[in-house]
Amino acid sequence: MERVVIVTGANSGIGLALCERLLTENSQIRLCLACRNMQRAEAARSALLTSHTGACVDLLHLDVGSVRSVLTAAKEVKTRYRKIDFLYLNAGIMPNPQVDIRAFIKGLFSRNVINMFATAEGLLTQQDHLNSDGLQEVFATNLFGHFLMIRELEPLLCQAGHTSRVVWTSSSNARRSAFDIEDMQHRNGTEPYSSSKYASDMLSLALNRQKNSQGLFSSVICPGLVMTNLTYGILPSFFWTLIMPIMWLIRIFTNTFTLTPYNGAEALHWLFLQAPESLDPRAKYHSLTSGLGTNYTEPQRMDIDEEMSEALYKKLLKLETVVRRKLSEENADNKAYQQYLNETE
Ligand SMILES: NC(=O)C1=CN([C@@H]2O[C@H](COP(=O)(O)OP(=O)(O)OC[C@H]3O[C@@H](n4cnc5c(N)ncnc54)[C@H](OP(=O)(O)O)[C@@H]3O)[C@@H](O)[C@H]2O)C=CC1
Ligand SMILES: CC(C)=CCC[C@@H](C)[C@H]1CC[C@H]2C3=C(CC[C@]12C)[C@@]1(C)CCC(=O)C[C@@H]1CC3
Repeated sequence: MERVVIVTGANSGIGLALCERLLTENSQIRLCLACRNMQRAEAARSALLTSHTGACVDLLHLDVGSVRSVLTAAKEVKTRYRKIDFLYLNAGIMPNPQVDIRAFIKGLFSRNVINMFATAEGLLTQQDHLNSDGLQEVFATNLFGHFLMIRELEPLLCQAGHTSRVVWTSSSNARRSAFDIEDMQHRNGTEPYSSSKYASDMLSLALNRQKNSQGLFSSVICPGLVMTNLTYGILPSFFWTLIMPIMWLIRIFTNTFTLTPYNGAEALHWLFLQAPESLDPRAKYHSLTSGLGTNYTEPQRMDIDEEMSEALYKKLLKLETVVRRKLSEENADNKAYQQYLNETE
């Protein structure tokens, strides 16, 4: 039977590589590329269809950082499909990244050097801002928009006699110390990316606790360090090309330098092949590439506590209520205004 697979942020990088791999290695898939830029989405679809003639590839407009767009997209999904087998929550941003060069040089001569290359701990900060919904943009894109999408699609994801999967593209940069439950949007810090990824790890655990009994299973992956638009925003692409031989060398010591989107998508594809009951809800599944270039997936236990993950889930539900109320007030205002215009004409 045909499996419905939705991938957010599917027009480039790891998301596009996952689509390519899914179509190459599995038949009977209906792929839906959920993207904010339809021109780029169309280009990705054409590229996929060139190498997989006859494949079923749909497009869906989704700006996961916008509440209105998420609700409209979810409505569209509900009219198109009767069930969802896989929802890959892959879209993500890291705006205005800054590398702390001093910390990098210091780290090079410390015992922590391998961990620094694997997780970027202490190296990266970002500048975030409020979006038009009044939410912090990184939180809204990397976490809340995806949460809202799951909530809206629950009728398709939680069906009797059917298992559905959601898979979060998290990061080795997810760190407990960057997250504060009293400031879940990370309004006051300089590591919104790390905070949002840690929040996705916790949310995945909470989703498993809340929804496994209804047939919904959630997993978290880390793609490793991959050369994509996201990393080209940290350092320019010519610089990455220049240091590529050093990166291959580093790969001998840390298998987290997956480097290509194909390698980075390893754990995402591996999860597609696993039975959900065999997976550990507290594990992050890492895409890894050995010094000789072999890809494999390995689980690592996440540093999360149940209580905080439950508190986060509750806070997200509360925020959802607030956001929905605000939206319906705006809609009512627009309607009243429209009526006023019609009457005065
Ligand atoms: N590259 C790396 O080393 C690592 C990446 N990751 C994670 O992997 C995921 C994929 O990133 P990667 O492939 O590297 O980078 P890319 O920038 O290539 O891909 C990100 C994708 O997300 C999309 N996107 C961003 N914002 C939105 C939005 N508001 N609505 C819909 N789509 C959106 C982008 O679309 P558009 O083209 O329109 O910008 C793009 O398709 C991210 O979640 C990232 O955090 C995790 C660890 C390491
Ligand atoms: C010689 C060399 C490789 C220099 C690059 C130094 C840093 C710019 C990188 C070292 C570790 C990298 C890293 C990321 C970005 C680039 C580094 C900081 C990520 C934060 C990218 C996005 C993620 O989600 C996780 C990555 C961890 C490692």
